[in-house]
Amino acid sequence: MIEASGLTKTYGRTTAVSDLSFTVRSGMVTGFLGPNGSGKSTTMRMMLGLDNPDRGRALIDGQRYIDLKHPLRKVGSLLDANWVHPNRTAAAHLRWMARANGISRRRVGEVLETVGLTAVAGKSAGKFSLGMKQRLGIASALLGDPEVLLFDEPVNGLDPEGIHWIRTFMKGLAAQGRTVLVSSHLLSEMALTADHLVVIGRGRLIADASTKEFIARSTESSVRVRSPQLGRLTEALGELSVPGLRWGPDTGTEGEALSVVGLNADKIGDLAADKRITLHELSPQTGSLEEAFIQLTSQAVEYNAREPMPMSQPGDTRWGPGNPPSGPGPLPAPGPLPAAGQGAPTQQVPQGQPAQQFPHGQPAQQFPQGQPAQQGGWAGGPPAQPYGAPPPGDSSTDPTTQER
Ligand SMILES: Nc1ncnc2c1ncn2[C@@H]1O[C@H](COP(=O)(O)OP(=O)(O)OP(=O)(O)O)[C@@H](O)[C@H]1O
Repeated sequence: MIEASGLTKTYGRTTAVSDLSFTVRSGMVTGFLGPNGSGKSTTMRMMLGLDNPDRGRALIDGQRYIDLKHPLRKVGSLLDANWVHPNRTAAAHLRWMARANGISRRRVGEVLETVGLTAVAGKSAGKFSLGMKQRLGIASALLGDPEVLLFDEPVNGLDPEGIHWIRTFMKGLAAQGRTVLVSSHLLSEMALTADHLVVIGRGRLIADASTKEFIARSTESSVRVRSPQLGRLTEALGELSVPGLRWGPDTGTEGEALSVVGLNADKIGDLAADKRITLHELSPQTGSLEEAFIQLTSQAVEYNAREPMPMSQPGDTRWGPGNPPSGPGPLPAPGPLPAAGQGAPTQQVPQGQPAQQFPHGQPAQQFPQGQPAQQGGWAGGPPAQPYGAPPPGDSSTDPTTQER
């Protein structure tokens, strides 16, 4: 379990993390989400003792990282897959880490096997693709067979197969009872991977909830209805006096369909049966994590642009009568549905970004190679100093020493 309480970190005039408290539980994957620059990496670095909080603390099973006797056996991390010496082979890199942390050499073969790198164990990591480097970083994180795992953007830049592999892998780790915290910009991916979400914006906590709850709480569910008699259906809907009932064209469907909010599928079906209206589809729709995320973090996105105004306006009579400008009326489209009682959404989205992916303005490598180890952190966990390194002069602790 990881417990962050009141974590605060400023860099000069920038408050990267502000009074942040949350708990990461074992046995599940917790997604760590936030717009660019919201403080995810800073938080993870503080958890790993790579940055000191100005205030507050992060405890791993009740202890600060720097107080852990065998940190790599308790916590494994992947902060940047590129933190591996390019001239070292995968096996040599892992052997070096194992030795520096008092872990048996036998474990190197095991973790290489686990991540599927046995066949390329003797190849220089510098020749690895990004996906292979991510696997090597994960192997490093697993070296000490830790209960707690932290992954910062592990799927960034991976192809669909690599993404699928990491998703399955993380779920597997959580199923073994481990604590898994993973940050990502790929919201659709997080919706599939994470059981629980911690969402931050401008360094502050925005949400700490199960993924299901987060989506349900932040988006509105609707019902998609297809019918050859939509005009009659909207007339029938217009005759109801149900608070919050709204409808409009369903833009996500080919052909004519209606999106209804404020009346569940059963009731719509009953209404249609009552009026002898034929239905071809009646399907409840829930919001996406992306919608929920935008809804909640729009104020916290530093770089954003307004979306074009919604197309559909009150008074839209595309579906015939039953759509008066006031009272029950059409839904705005496209885009997330507004909260009940609100008008058209003026939600903000980051400029020029693909829908499901938030911008990753931060350079891939936040700490240039060559930075002192205790400030940067190598892939998979801290290097020799100050985490129980072998005696000085031992060439196996020197990352620049090539070993094949
Ligand atoms: N070493 C540092 N020196 C100065 N400012 C920093 C440093 N590290 C982070 N920051 C600033 O702190 C804020 C939070 O950065 P951080 O990298 O933690 O955010 P993030 O959520 O991980 O962002 P991204 O998703 O883009 O990686 C940003 O404004 C960033 O510029």
